[in-house]
Amino acid sequence: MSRFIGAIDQGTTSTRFIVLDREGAIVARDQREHRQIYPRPGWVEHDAAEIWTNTRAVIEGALTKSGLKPRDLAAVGVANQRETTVLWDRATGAPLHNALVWMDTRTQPQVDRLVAQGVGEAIRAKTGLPLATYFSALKLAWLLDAIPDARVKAEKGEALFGTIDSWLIWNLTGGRHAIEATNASRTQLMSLRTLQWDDDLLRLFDIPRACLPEIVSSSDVYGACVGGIDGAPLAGALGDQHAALLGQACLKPGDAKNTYGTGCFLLMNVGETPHVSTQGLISTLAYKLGDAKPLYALEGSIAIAGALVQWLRDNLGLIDSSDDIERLARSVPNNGDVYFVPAFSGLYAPRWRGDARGIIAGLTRFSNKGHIARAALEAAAFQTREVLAAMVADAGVEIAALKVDGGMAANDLLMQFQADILDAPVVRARQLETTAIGAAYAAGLAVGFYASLDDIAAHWREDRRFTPNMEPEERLRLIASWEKAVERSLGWAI
Ligand SMILES: Nc1ncnc2c1ncn2[C@@H]1O[C@H](COP(=O)(O)OP(=O)(O)O)[C@@H](O)[C@H]1O
Ligand SMILES: O=P(O)(O)OC[C@H](O)CO
Repeated sequence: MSRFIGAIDQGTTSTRFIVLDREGAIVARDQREHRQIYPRPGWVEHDAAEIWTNTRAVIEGALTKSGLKPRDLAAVGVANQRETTVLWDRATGAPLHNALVWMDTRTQPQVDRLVAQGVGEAIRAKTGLPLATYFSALKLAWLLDAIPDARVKAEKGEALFGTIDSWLIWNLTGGRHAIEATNASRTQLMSLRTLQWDDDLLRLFDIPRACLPEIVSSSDVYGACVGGIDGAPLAGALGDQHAALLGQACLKPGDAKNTYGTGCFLLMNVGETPHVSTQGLISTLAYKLGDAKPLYALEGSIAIAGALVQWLRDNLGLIDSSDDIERLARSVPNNGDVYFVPAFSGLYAPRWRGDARGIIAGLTRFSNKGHIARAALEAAAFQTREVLAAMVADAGVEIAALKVDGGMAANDLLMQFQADILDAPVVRARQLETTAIGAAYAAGLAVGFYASLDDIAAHWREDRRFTPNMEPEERLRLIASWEKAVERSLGWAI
């Protein structure tokens, strides 16, 4: 058998291709950012064609750099930004509109209408998801209404819906219309228990069944690849946060990880039965490997984490690169009483307040850019604390230590502050690319490259453990001020 596994990690800001060996070590890697398109306040779009072009480019880049050939890959897996909604033409394969990105808030009026109809609880009971702009169903309905003839074409199966995994599976296999189950669980159209499209939900959201893809398992051979890795089996896909759960070897109930990327997503494995949250968390599929029973997870989703660092870089020009934020934040000894609530897309878990908007609170003549940098980093930690507290209350389990990964987890200052504000150890994985690694595991398991979950669990390695070192009074003071700032952010967008 070939000696390597490939994984595409199609994230909110960039696309990567990595190649792993059997021990889980990365032997090749390439990455490209794509355009973030903001047509109006609150709207966020991606060009799906650009994403496919970048996917091919990073595959070629990684193979060229390492001198590997497609035949060296035993299989390829996909991890992807979830909920982002693509509609394309079956005949031409061309997108009919820019993709609506998960953090886009244009469907808030439709959310409000459904909330007023009182259907929120029924939807949550079936899908595990609250009514929010975050999920795909309302984005798809918006596209079907906004694009001329789209609804008619969708009813005839001539316009096809997919999340980014579907879009890549379609292109990589030369035309298979499929969606992987964890991604389908984020559309708000699938029953979490049956893992099938649900007729009541299709009626409620007014979605024609003919445009929907076939739901497939997270680990299975979907087809042979084209697009630069010709012939390699495409054998696994997972929503990126589910992939990170697998990549962090969170395989048993109670195992949890937090991924700090564009947003921040804390997932805990809850075993073979979905856990209905009473604390504002999402009940979601963890993964469905081949014919094995599906496993479920509780999730706390935070929309803006690393995206705030990018915003300081791109919109304010405060830093040149994301890494620079640590140095800027270290230029001051503390936050100087400045708090940044990054409610750019409202607030997600556990508050679900679509009416919140971003604010910086506590500014005085003393405040400087170091304080703002520090407040931006601390925002991810404060939000994580809220989500973790909700998870502990919901599931009734203590999390002894939080496993972390993602681009922002490289930031030592943030990780130490996270441990301090949680009053719990934070354990950084040696490999921060756990998302791509999880996708590689799913694909590798499907083709027998990895023998079992035990085989992959043995690959996990600790990089560094951050131990809490903050006085309780100081922690409580900081949390109280953060909560005051959050109160100020609510009710801004009406
Ligand atoms: N050293 C750092 N400190 C803080 N944030 C960082 C650092 N390095 C990267 N980031 C942030 O992490 C995010 C990239 O992480 P990544 O896991 O690649 O995200 P995604 O998969 O969402 O594209 C970006 O938003 C970037 O601003
Ligand atoms: O692109 P990421 O890694 O921030 O992940 C985005 C999430 O999948 C959105 O639900």
